[in-house]
Amino acid sequence: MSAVKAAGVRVTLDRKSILRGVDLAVASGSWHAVLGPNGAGKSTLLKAIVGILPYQGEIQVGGEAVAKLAAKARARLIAYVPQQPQLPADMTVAEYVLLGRTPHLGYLGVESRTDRAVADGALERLDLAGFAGRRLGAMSGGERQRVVLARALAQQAGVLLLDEPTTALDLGHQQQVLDLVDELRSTEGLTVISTLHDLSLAAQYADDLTLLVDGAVVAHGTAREVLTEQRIAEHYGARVRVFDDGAGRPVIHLVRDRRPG
Ligand SMILES: Nc1ncnc2c1ncn2[C@@H]1O[C@H](COP(=O)(O)OP(=O)(O)OP(=O)(O)O)[C@@H](O)[C@H]1O
Repeated sequence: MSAVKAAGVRVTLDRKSILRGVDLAVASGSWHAVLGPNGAGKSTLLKAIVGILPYQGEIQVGGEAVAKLAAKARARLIAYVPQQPQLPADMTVAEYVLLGRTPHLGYLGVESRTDRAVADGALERLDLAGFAGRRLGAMSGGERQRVVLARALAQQAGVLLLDEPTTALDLGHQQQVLDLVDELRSTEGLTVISTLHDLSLAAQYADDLTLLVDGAVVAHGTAREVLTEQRIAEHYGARVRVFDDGAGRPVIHLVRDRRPG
């Protein structure tokens, strides 16, 4: 079953056509990477799926049309980590992560012991327990990125949308965050859709990939099918070599221009 399904999705911003009829089918419990050069429309697609941008066409999450869901119901289904989250500098890490529980709160809006335990668990899973009382304004870029992910995990939604989740992270934390998401995918059936500029990382973690160029899908399939030297040269204008990692997944290397002069 598809946890997320998009058909003929069109988004127009400022009278410019940004998404031009995008189709996407993401199987429940799978990891889907949305790739493409700068400005291709990747973030726009995630924003349409999470319901914060108006679109034409169909988007269903868990069999429900997102456009028809109230914000709270939507937030119980989909958690979203934006590329550049705006964080209130004066809020503590613990307070911010607890906000992930908002869609689960009852009429009075008071967090229960369970809500606090879930938020604490998310902090721990992202190595942030020691930062609980720290103000967000005093965190490094990578720490803030992990805090935003912790808030999304605290939301306990079945679908997780990640817009460039590793940009500010060092190598160890990139691996830690992606491994954690992958573990949640396999143990708790989480469905993941992420944009990733690092094509080798996308190839390592994603089951399926969609290559978006100028608001339209130009390829989709497994990493081996999508990430060919020719296609990367054509759509990214990049000289690359594609190797096999020994386990059937491509590794993409940029190749320096060695022409004299
Ligand atoms: N509010 C807006 N009004 C007009 N154009 C917009 C608006 N928001 C985004 N765009 C344009 O839509 C296009 C797609 O933007 P989007 O952020 O979805 O691309 P992206 O593939 O995520 O890019 P990147 O890899 O650089 O993050 C870009 O050309 C961008 O300039």
